[in-house]
Amino acid sequence: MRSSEVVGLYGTDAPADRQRRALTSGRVPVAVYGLGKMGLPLAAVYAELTGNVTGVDIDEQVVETVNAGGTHVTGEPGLADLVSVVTADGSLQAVNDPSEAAEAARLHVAIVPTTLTEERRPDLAALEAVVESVAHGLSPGDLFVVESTVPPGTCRDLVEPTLAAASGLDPDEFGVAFCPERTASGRALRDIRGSYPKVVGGVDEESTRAAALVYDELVDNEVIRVSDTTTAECVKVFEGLYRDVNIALANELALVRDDLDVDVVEAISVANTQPYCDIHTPGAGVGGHCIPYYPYFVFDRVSGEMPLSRAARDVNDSMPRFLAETVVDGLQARGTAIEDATVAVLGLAYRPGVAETRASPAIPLVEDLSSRGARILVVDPVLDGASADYPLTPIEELERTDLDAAVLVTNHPEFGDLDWESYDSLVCVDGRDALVDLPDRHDCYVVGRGPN
Ligand SMILES: NC(=O)C1=CN([C@@H]2O[C@H](COP(=O)(O)OP(=O)(O)OC[C@H]3O[C@@H](n4cnc5c(N)ncnc54)[C@H](O)[C@@H]3O)[C@@H](O)[C@H]2O)C=CC1
Ligand SMILES: CC(=O)N[C@@H]1[C@@H](OP(=O)(O)OP(=O)(O)OC[C@H]2O[C@@H](n3ccc(=O)[nH]c3=O)[C@H](O)[C@@H]2O)O[C@H](C(=O)O)[C@@H](O)[C@@H]1O
Repeated sequence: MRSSEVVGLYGTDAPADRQRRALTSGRVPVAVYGLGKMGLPLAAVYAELTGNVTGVDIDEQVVETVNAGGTHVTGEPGLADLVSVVTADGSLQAVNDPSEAAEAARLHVAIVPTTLTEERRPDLAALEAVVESVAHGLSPGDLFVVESTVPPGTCRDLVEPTLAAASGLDPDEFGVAFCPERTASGRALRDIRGSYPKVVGGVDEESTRAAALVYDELVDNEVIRVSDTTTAECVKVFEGLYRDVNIALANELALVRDDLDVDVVEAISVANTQPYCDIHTPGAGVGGHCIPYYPYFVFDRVSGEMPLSRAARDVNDSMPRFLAETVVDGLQARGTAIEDATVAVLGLAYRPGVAETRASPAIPLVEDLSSRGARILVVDPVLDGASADYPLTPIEELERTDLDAAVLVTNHPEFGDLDWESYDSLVCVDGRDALVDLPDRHDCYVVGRGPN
């Protein structure tokens, strides 16, 4: 496309309908940085809308797979077909090198990982690398959108100043907006297309306007404009904090289940029958690189202690230890020492069907049981050897193994086919209230429900 036909949205005085037509006819070239669980679906939806998207990923295998019309992201209904269509018709191409894409694009969308360091400080290295690359290709009129979840103040204090300094442009020559990705693995396309209102906040009015125009076209739901990027950043991390604290309340109630001698899960579900109560589900712990990470994005930006949110993190992080202690107690009750036991840990990924192990509660559980001397078999049907933190035992091998105990951490559907009849007598700890119809000879403890 001749560069003269290419337009930027930020600061243009073209009528809004002409801007929309430019976007949907491909005259606002888009670059999406990060083609992972969220980035690839997002790039595909942008490609479907604009016909002119370059996806950038540092992983050569990802780029090769996408350009061959394939997808490395599994468990996403509709994604494989969509990627195949948009790569075949040229709407989406993938590259490793960000510089060319940054030069050509007028709309830059960053959706690279934002994680934590070992010291649980925000790790924005991937985003910083993208900002540096884009800066060298930034043109007046460009719009830089951050979809990665970031600590409040990141767009204002890091993204905009770095873009200005490295590009030599004045901040009022380009736009920066934060438009959080309110999407969950397993329903990414549906969520990206508009399961929920899209939140948009810019570093200035014009950035908010331009970003709102883009997402008005991209999503089938309301676009909510907020005061600025920091407000939009807070919306996203507040959602995560809310979830983490409410899961912690459910877990705290599960931890006192034996004293109360009630089915806590039953009491929670009935308590939730009136609209002012939304206690979440107790479980094996909180994993993924979202919910357990976002509180630290906020802790890092405030001087206050935030005791409630920190305590919630501690409660959720205590669940793997509770599971381990329940296994030890169950084995002890039948005269088996943990150091003589073989224990299967079912589910290493943090969520069913999602090939992601970051912050998975299975990891501290495996470490805890191993430190007590147990022999551990880790079973996870969605992970391959390369993506797992431990050697994996295939499900079919499990039934031929002389097990003493099994702990369900993540309820992959494949575990529904496990033949519990094939084991003599097990200690079972069900971290997801998912194991049903186990033979009575097994001693089963369900988190929140107690022994059955
Ligand atoms: N996974 C989820 O459920 C959700 C994630 N998010 C946010 O989206 C962001 C991305 O998350 P995921 O897609 O799950 O991550 P992911 O780990 O699945 O994928 C990240 C991709 O970015 C690539 N990458 C890393 N550094 C790069 C760089 N400098 N330039 C280009 N590509 C680079 C990686 O190779 C990988 O393919 C994170 O900030 C996360 O907080 C937001 C909502 C939901
Ligand atoms: C409100 C909501 O559903 N947020 C989603 C969430 O996605 P995520 O993949 O992190 O899954 P999740 O359902 O929050 O689960 C996170 C972890 O918490 C555990 N979990 C979840 C809910 C619950 O009641 N109890 C519980 O123990 C899960 O087992 C998992 O280990 O976090 C994403 C994010 O914020 O990045 C967000 O975009 C997604 O929409």
